[in-house]
Amino acid sequence: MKEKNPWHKPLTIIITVIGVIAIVALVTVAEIPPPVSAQYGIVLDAGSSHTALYIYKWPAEKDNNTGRIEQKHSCKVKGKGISSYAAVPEKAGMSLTECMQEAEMQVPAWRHQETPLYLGATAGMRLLNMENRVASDKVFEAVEKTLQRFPFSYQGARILSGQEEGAFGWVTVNYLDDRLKQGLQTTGALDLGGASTQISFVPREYDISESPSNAVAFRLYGNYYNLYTHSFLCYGKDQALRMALAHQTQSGPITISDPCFHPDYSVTRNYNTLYDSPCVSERKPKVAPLNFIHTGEGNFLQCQEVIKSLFNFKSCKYSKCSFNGIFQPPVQGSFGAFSAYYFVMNFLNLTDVFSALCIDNILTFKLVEQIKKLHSDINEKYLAEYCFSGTYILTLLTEGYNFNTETFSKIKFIKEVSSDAGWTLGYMLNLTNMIPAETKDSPPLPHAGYVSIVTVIVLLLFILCVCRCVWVKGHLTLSNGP
Ligand SMILES: O=P(O)(O)OP(=O)(O)OP(=O)(O)OC[C@H]1O[C@@H](n2cnc3c(O)ncnc32)[C@H](O)[C@@H]1O
Ligand SMILES: [Ca+2]
Repeated sequence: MKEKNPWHKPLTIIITVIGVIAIVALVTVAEIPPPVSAQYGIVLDAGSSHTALYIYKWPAEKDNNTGRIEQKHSCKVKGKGISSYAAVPEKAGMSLTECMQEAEMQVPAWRHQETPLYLGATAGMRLLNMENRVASDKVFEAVEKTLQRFPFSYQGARILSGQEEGAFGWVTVNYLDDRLKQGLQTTGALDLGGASTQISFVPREYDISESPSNAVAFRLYGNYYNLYTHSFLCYGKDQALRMALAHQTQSGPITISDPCFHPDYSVTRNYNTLYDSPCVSERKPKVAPLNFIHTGEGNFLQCQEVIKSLFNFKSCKYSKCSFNGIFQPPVQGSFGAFSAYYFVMNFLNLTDVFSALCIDNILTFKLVEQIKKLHSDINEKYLAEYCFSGTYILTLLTEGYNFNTETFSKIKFIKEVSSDAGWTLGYMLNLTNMIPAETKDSPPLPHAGYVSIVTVIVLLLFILCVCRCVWVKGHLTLSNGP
């Protein structure tokens, strides 16, 4: 008699049910995006006037080529830039603590150890390093000590060269605009800091051999870029003001009447403090009182004359120069102008239109007291200096870099393009090799493709199980046969 296998029916049912559940589950999962865990990077921008911390975030699973980086958080360090602590270096380190603690909270704890942390210092530390190497080293020691106390992957603190600062600012602006990956025409970058200013763009025709020190070659996403970049040390907004004041105090007067300041402006300034910078120290008057009174006059054209005297337009050994004998090809294409370019032009409402008449009207140098009442929320020092800064920016752009009415209209004054404009993002992209030189030919297997392959495998296994059951049944029938 044929013996019935008691396990046969339930087993088939169980395998069928599991198979169906597996297929349904996999098809459902295909609709839900996979869980994406994030990766983080931290960059501290130790500028001449202040330090800022930026936290960047990008999807960890995605390929470098496709993962988009966003600015997750920024923190403005209280107080001045690290170079201002030359006499008390330990305070430079301490000043960073609060923002670093904020970073600890912002980055998930389980990601701390693999989060790279960089500090880049710019023109303030460049000047301190020139003036007093020992003091500059001590500031870095103090800063390192603080940064190493935090659980991140500390990658070092260093001074960026002017060329790096300009080039990374250009990378940031073009990365944020998505111009690099798409191989679009690039945008130039104009950065006006407190102690230096940078201009970077891809010229129409560029003979690099004319001035190799101004050339930076990039290969990004399969495209070649020959970038022109230059950083003018001492031509940031604060050092330019120092130079303008030095120009007007050569004879060591007790009072100066400054055309770049409002008619009712009056501040006592100290000669030693004014000349305490390598940008002006050589010009310190031999005989001068301790202080001088800085008063205003409010005259746009005369102010422009004072500012023009800060540039040397005479000597140029190249085919074309901007100023101070520095090679510069003609400006070309659109530009993004950020940092103080934005702060000042935004305040003066000059971000959209440009005409000499307009500038003259806006910078009619009202009484500073009236302006303070109108803008009680804005730092008084900034308010008093906007007229100087506005005139300086327009002179630098038109006389210095040779922007004309047509090319000037292609300058966009920007604070941010999804993330803040500045060199920090470009710096991190470079150090983490986030922008590949080549575009990837074959994209990674998409999630849906992965699910389909697994589904096919599960189906095959299921069919195999069924076949095996049929075979077992046949075998049993045969062995129990007559
Ligand atoms: O690049 P370096 O030269 O090292 O300097 P920095 O990085 O410290 O310079 P910033 O771009 O932060 O600022 C540029 C200048 O703009 C000033 N500034 C900042 N906020 C401002 C505002 O709202 N209005 C006017 N000026 C401002 C600041 O004091 C500097 O003099
Ligand atoms: Ca800066």
